[in-house]
Amino acid sequence: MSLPPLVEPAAELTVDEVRRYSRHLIIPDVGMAGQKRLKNAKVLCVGAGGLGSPALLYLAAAGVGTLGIIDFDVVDESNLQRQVIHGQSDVGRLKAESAAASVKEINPLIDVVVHNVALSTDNVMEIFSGYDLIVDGTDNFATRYMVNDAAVLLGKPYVWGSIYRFDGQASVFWAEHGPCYRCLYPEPPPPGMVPSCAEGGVLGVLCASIGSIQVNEAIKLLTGIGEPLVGRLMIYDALEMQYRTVKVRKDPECVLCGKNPSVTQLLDDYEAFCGALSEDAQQAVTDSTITARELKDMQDRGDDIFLVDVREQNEYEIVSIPGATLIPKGEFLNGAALEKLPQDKKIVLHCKSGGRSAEALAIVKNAGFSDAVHVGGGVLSWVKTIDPSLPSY
Ligand SMILES: Nc1ncnc2c1ncn2[C@@H]1O[C@H](COP(=O)(O)OP(=O)(O)OP(=O)(O)O)[C@@H](O)[C@H]1O
Ligand SMILES: [Zn+2]
Repeated sequence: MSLPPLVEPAAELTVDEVRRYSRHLIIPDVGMAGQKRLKNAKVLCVGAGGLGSPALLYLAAAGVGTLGIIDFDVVDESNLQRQVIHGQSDVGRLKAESAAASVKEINPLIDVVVHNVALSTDNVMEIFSGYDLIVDGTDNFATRYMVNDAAVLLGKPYVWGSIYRFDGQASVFWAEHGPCYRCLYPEPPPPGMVPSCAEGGVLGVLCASIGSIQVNEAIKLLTGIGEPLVGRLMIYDALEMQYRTVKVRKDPECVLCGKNPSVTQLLDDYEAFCGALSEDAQQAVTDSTITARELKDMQDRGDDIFLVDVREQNEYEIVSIPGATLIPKGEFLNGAALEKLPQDKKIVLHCKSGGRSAEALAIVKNAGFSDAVHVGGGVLSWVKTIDPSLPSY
């Protein structure tokens, strides 16, 4: 199914533009008309991280006339293994600004719009309304459902990608011509069931494989060439080196884009929709959070504690807190961990930075270990405040 071009062509290309884009211009399918459409196009990339890095670099190089970049985060050293739009000297800098600088260096002929904010229900409709197409490079379900809902409500195509370890997926969701993200994934996964790249890792170059597919689809949609990935899910296995696509049908019962939609505006709270802890549960976790210093004091006093590291074996091997027993979070989710916990000791949980241990803590408390606590900031906080000679990751 080919689709008409998403944007009208710009009136003309300048002499500089003709020189710069000549290798596009001589492809018959792109040509002058296609390049003028790219010039007139406004594309927003959500997230300047793993997928956003290659996506932004190639969208800019291709001559997309207005490129929006939205990210609230700052560049961390552990980002540089894959977020190639940022360099060593950008560590600590706002990602959107760092990305904008790289993009302008690659192509000074385009307009770059920097949004140094978190995309939220307060701003998503207004921000999206200024763009023709959304490329999603984010890493969390709450943002994806929000991006999808806003894109459907505004009738804009949503170019989605997802990566984990050696596996990638991509698709184009566009309710007017095919399924939306909710047709494919009607419900978010239970909290904690799908590990993030921060938990499970990701091969850096996988970002380029999937991010460049997203750009490829964006260019096809903007210029109206080829078969867009609408109604198809592309699945990439980097270890087996296999690409395959499977059909995704529009769900007539979809709550958002189906025949009788029940979702007709943005949800109030996408975090809650994706199963973030309720306020009560969050308070319980906050009340049971200790610092790395408090843990060290407990150990020095010889308190009767059982320290559990809920990360994965390979993370444990990178750096660990002395005295910790490894029981990965998955074992808390499936219940196996509970048999390994002593009844007569105070349970202290930790992970990398406090997210996974908070999830495990809720399970442990529910199972009756009412005085269990977890270490806020996890092993990273231990490294920072107790033993800076240890590595961070
Ligand atoms: N709601 C949002 N608004 C703006 N930017 C977002 C939003 N949600 C996620 N992002 C950004 O999307 C990017 C996702 O990239 P990626 O998963 O590679 O990165 P990361 O969060 O830097 O990595 P890690 O979690 O491994 O430390 C991040 O830069 C993140 O700040
Ligand atoms: Zn749908």
